[in-house]
Amino acid sequence: MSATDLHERLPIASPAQVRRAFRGLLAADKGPAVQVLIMYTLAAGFSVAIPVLLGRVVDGIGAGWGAHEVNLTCAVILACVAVQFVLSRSGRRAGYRFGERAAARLREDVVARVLGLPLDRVEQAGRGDLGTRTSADVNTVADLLRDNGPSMVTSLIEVVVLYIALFVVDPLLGLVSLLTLPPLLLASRRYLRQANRVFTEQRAAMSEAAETLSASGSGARTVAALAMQEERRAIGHARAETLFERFKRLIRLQVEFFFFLLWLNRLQLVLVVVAAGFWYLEGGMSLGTAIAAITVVVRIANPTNSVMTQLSEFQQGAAALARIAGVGLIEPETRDAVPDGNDLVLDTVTFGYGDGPDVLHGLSLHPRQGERLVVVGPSGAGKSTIARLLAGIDRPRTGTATLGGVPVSDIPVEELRRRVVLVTQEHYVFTATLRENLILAAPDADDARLVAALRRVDAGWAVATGLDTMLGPEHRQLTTAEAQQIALARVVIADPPIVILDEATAGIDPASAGNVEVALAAALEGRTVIAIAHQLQAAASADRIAVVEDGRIAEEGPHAALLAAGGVYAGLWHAWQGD
Ligand SMILES: Nc1ncnc2c1ncn2[C@@H]1O[C@H](COP(=O)(O)OP(=O)(O)OP(=O)(O)O)[C@@H](O)[C@H]1O
Repeated sequence: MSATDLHERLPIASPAQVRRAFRGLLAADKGPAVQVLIMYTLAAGFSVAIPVLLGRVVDGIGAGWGAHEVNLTCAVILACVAVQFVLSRSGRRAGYRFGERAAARLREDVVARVLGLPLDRVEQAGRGDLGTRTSADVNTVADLLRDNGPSMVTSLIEVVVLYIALFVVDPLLGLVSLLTLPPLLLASRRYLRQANRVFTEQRAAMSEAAETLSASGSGARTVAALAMQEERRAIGHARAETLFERFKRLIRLQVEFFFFLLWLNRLQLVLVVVAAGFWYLEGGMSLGTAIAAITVVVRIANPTNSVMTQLSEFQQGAAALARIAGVGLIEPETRDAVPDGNDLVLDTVTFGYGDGPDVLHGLSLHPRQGERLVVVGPSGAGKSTIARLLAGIDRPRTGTATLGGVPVSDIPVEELRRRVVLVTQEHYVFTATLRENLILAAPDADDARLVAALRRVDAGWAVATGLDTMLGPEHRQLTTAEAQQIALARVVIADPPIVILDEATAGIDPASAGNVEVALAAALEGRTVIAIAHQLQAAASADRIAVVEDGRIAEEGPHAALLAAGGVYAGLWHAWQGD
């Protein structure tokens, strides 16, 4: 099964929802948007005045204007050029600032939305899809707001003003220029429709390719362990092929359309030149008017092309915005239950992933407060799933998972994390100082507390390197074991009454893992600790052991009692001891 098949795609907003989202982005900064529009319109007006005034100079000279009138009109033309330059520069700058602010709001909004998503939904979505939506898609919309949007508006205003000017200069030539409008509109409609579909498909292909890459990268060890390199390479290759095909389709479509557009521009110019020449020779039009009209038509081609180019960029932006707005379509979780105490109970729960079969079958587990409960069992028995239900990441299909008498997954996440912390093998180190990485767990913790926590998890190296050390890809890179110690130190700092460790020391080499386990056990003394363990050595010292088999609790009790019973646990223990 490919990585993408495992993931449930996030929704994509409908065109109406995209329009609403776009209006929302613009409306938040209405004043500056109107200001930018006014500046662009004025700039276009001054730019159109230039050919009209040139035509007047030509006619004026024919009619016997003196040097003074010619110089004066030329001075006005120069003034128009200067004003147009200043206006379009300020407009562009204001448009850029407007776009940056809107893009920043969009980024914050997306992050807030993603953080508000139900945790299981985020996991199901997969890193590729969410990653593309929160990075590449946001960047595309940001580009649209900052660059393409203002450019398109400028060009559109320019086109409209140029056509108005052409009609003012000579209505008949205006009508002639409109002869190429119907084929232009028809071709544009067809192109935009097809491009919209191709853009959406291309974006989906891009996120699938990203998903495959990120899944193969993050699961590299599993891939290598199962000798799945060839299979993953084949999947990656197929995704890349699809992406390449989509790109080719898009480029073919664009080449065809823009070639047709170029041809239409030339046709429009030829029609106007022929008509203007004919009327001039017939005496129905002055030379100045003909020159002004032709100059205006020559200038129409550029902004028209630009509008069309920007429109396709606009569509890319709309496709990206549809994916971003899609995140907002997922019902946010309403977590408002208030737990009364810290009693954590799984009561006859059944659970399965997605639409898959049950992996837990009517399982009950009640960690007593303050005890160290170790959960063991064969691979795939459901141990990690139990941890996820206890931590409120997933909800049971039937039965209940409660903390302090209320469903764990109904407790607000901040409140829940003050009471229950889950540490898995997946741990994230942020690109920030060691102090910032630790203080996430308790923002008011002082340095002494942070250092004490590091010592507790046997992370002498971290104390030696200092809290100001920058961590992250371009700074101090941590090994898996070191990153895991940071994750464990965060737990010590967060100081929650219940800690769930899902093979939390699995990435640390066995010799050091023992030390870390001992140190951690001491640090977590007095707390309820539910430890999921592959290593049975951790089980021997537990208050109680729960043995999970095929989604059920097969046995429960202290080490000695289970050994004496000679059941599943005794079998696992002897196998592990190598008896
Ligand atoms: N995200 C998931 N989507 C679909 N099925 C899953 C998912 N995670 C786990 N499973 C399935 O649920 C069952 C229980 O898995 P779980 O990870 O809880 O077992 P485990 O006892 O922790 O195994 P291990 O010791 O190998 O980690 C397995 O059959 C597994 O394939």
